[in-house]
Amino acid sequence: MNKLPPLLGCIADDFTGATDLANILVRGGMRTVQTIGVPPAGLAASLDADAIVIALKSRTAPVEDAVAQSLQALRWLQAQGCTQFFFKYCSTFDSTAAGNIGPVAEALLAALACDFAIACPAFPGAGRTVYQGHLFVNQRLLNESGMENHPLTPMRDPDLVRVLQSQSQAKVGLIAQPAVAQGAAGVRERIAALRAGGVRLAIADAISDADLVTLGEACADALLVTGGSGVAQGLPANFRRRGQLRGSDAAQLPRIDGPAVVLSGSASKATNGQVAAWLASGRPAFRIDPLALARGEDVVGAALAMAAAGETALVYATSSPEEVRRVQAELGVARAGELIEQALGEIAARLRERGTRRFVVAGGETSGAVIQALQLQALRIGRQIDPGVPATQSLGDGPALAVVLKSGNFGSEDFFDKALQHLDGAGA
Ligand SMILES: Nc1ncnc2c1ncn2[C@@H]1O[C@H](COP(=O)(O)OP(=O)(O)O)[C@@H](O)[C@H]1O
Ligand SMILES: O=C(O)[C@@H](O)C(=O)COP(=O)(O)O
Repeated sequence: MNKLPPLLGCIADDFTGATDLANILVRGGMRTVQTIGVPPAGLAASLDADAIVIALKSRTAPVEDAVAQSLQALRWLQAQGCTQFFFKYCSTFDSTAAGNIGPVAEALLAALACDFAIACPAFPGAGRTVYQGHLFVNQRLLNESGMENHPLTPMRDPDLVRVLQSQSQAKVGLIAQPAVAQGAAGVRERIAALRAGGVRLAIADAISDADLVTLGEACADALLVTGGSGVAQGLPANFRRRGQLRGSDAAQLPRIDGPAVVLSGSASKATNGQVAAWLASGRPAFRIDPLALARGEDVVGAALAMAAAGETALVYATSSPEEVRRVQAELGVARAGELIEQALGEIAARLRERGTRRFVVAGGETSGAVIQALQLQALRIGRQIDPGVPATQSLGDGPALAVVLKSGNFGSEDFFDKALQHLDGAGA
């Protein structure tokens, strides 16, 4: 079959968030490729997909950088022929006080000569719902969910209309639940009224997947949609209704054989549980000691000796919050993170040289560091392993790798084993 231009062009503000979005699109039947930054010219021709997700690292970048990166991504996606665009941010609306959600959304609207976009981070499957413009994480308001203590993007106001307005020049409004409950026509009517009143961005309520599907349907003709991965659930059906999807199994990936490794640099609660489960099973594991790294000891060499020994090993820096605080107090937050990320990246690159072909990685920043160390340019997205986490396969130069990128708080307790078994399965 001849290669057709992609339909949906997505810009994600971090790596694991991009994978989460891509997973939703694949589940909706869109063949999806995630690129690591804006792809180099040579790669574009080989990307055959219904949706392309460009993974940026712009969530906490200075506003001007985030806007410039996002506009560059938009121009590239436009050049590929995409007809609709999606700006993906976190389901907990993670943003610095100055931005970047408002400024990037406004810059994309301006570049598309478009005057309106919805903003909906809801992802009920992961416990994130929006009601009367207020974001809940499980049963708690955003500002009482733990997100108020996030080291980089503390979220201290659950009223997203107010949060987005504080970051935006444009007028921000609300598409509240009663309009969403009336279906796509009700939402479109509300959007028309908001536009007539000069509103350019509107937080949309959604407390169920059905609400997200309604919003997706209402946005069938919108040039720009913004939100978490959840709201993308409603988009593939629009392309299917128009007969634009080719119907083959979007999640099909060839199986990749070869040694595997699990690398964990996430210190989130879910990852701590997953590491504990692996250790309890008595499987090989090597703990990265950040203080030993800071002393210049050959931690990487010792980790490689274990990870390349045969049986699949876990290499982890994951620790309890108290231990992380102790290390950060000694080394500083940034230096501790950099030392660990650099070590895990180097371990990944050296293991690949020794034949490792399957990588399971835990942590958003950690995934960024590992993908960059492996110099991967793009990933084709396969089947979901757990909500928000699909199997992927590297595209581009060098031997293909099977890669799983897990956001810190995603995945069941036995996730590492589950991911490895998934990669073992035929057509993972
Ligand atoms: N034991 C530790 N001490 C200090 N920092 C740590 C430790 N373990 C992990 N980190 C750092 O914490 C950060 C975790 O971020 P990330 O990889 O994005 O995970 P998550 O997705 O859970 O937020 C990384 O920069 C990592 O290097
Ligand atoms: O929307 C979400 O929750 C995720 O896709 C996401 O962006 C998570 O970010 P990290 O926790 O930094 O991986």
